[in-house]
Amino acid sequence: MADVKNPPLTPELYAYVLAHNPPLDPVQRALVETTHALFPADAIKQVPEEQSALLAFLVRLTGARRILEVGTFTGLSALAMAQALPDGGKLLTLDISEEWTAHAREAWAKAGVTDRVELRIGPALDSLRALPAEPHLDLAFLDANKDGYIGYWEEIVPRLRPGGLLAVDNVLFSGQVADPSVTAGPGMDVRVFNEHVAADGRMESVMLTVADGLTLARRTA
Ligand SMILES: C[S@@+](CC[C@H](N)C(=O)[O-])C[C@H]1O[C@@H](n2cnc3c(N)ncnc32)[C@H](O)[C@@H]1O
Repeated sequence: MADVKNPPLTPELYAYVLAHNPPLDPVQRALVETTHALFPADAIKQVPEEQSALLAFLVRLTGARRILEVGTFTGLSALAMAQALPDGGKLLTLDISEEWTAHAREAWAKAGVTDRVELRIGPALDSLRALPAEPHLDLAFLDANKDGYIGYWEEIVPRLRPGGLLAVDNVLFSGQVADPSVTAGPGMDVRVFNEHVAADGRMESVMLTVADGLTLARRTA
C-alpha cells in the first residue's frame, strides 16, 4: 500500500507545491537564474525556492531582529530573510568565498537590503568565535560545510536568546544519513551531527522532510 502520508515528490507534485507558495520576486528570480548560468555545477547549493519562502516566513513568524547565517553562497537565503526583517533588523552572514558572495552583494544591492546585511569572509568557526558571547541572536540558519556543523552548533546555541530558533539545512543529506553503507564523508558527518542535536538538552528540535531535510531547533534552556 502506498504511504499516503509521504507522497513521492514527483515533478508534477513539486510544481504544484511551488504554484501554491509565494513566488520568487524579480530580484530573487534573477539571482536563481544567474547562479545556474554562472555556476551550473554548484547551483544545487542554493536553497530551493520553497525553502527561501519558508525562511522568510520564519523570520516574520518569530519577529526576528538579529539573524545569523552560516553559508552565504550567492545570497538567496540571506536575501529572503533580510527582506522579511522588520525596520532596524540585521542579518550577519558568513562564508569563505569572495567569488560566490560577490553575486550575493549585487543581489542585495538590487533588492535594497544592503544596509541590513553584513557579510564576513573567512572560516565560519573563526567568525563565530569572534561574536559577542552573550545571547543576542533571534534566528540562525546553518547551511555550510557539513564537517563543521557540530562546531557551528556549539558556537551558535549559547548565543541564541531564550526561545531563539536555529534552522539547519541538509539534515537528510540525500538520504545518506539512513544508509548504513555510508560510513565517511558529509553524509556521515550529518548523521553524527543529528545525534548531537537529538542529545542536546538545551534545545527542542524537530526534523522536517523539507527539501534535503531541515531541522528546526528552539532554545529552551
Ligand atoms: C550550501 S552553500 C550555502 C547556500 C546559501 N544558503 C544559499 O541559499 O544560496 C554552503 C556555503 O558554505 C560555504 N562554506 C564552506 N566552508 C565554509 C567555511 N569553513 N566557513 C564559511 N563558509 C564556508 C561555501 O563557500 C558555500 O558558499
